[in-house]
Amino acid sequence: MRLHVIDHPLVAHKLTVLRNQETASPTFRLLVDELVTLLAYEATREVRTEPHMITTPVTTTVGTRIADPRPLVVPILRAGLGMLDGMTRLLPTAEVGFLGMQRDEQTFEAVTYANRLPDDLTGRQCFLLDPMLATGGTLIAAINFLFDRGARDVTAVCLLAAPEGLDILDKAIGDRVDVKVVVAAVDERLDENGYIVPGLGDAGDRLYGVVD
Ligand SMILES: O=P(O)(O)OC[C@H]1O[C@H](OP(=O)(O)OP(=O)(O)O)[C@H](O)[C@@H]1O
Ligand SMILES: O=c1cc[nH]c(=O)[nH]1
Ligand SMILES: [Mg+2]
Repeated sequence: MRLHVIDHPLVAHKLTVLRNQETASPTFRLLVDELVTLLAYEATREVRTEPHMITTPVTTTVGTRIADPRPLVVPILRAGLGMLDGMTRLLPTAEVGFLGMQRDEQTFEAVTYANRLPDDLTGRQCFLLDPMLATGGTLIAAINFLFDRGARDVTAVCLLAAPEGLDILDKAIGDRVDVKVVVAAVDERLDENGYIVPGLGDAGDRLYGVVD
């Protein structure tokens, strides 16, 4: 696994506002959207391209375009949905699939309750979106889901990660899949409830409100 922590003053500033418990859902959603755009710049650095001939008003020249098969962007519902618009704004030709996953708050096991993805992901570059990488269970299950469909190149775009989750992810994935994790910050630790410390709380609740 390759880890990229985005070290940038704008990212640090926006993340601090995001962490603040006083920040309400409308601002929280806006900040998540802005942060994804900044992370996506790094996350897409290795997106596959091909030469593309065009004619400018002056001459013909060989430029660059994103190659086929198109990248696949997969938000992990619910919280990952808050990152989708920012990602597709930068990667408008990407295809979008969906994974619905919820962590059991007692066992920390990730339960998959929905999926809408192409059956065959052979040769596809996949971008998983989820703001929180806590115990790592959700991301490992999501990567295994893509792996079972043939994907071998996965970039996870997250806002916060816990060191414990990154360690477990690294061991669980091994070198079966080329996994790159792009995060805005790696926090201190997990608490006894599996929450990231200092973190930002429950990302889904802060984006969309508390659901029983
Ligand atoms: O690394 P883990 O320990 O697996 O935890 C991280 C997961 O928990 C949160 O989702 P949650 O289960 O709260 O679902 P939600 O997005 O619907 O709120 C978060 O968005 C991740 O998907
Ligand atoms: O801190 C955490 C851990 C898991 N899920 C969240 O939304 N936040
Ligand atoms: Mg949640």
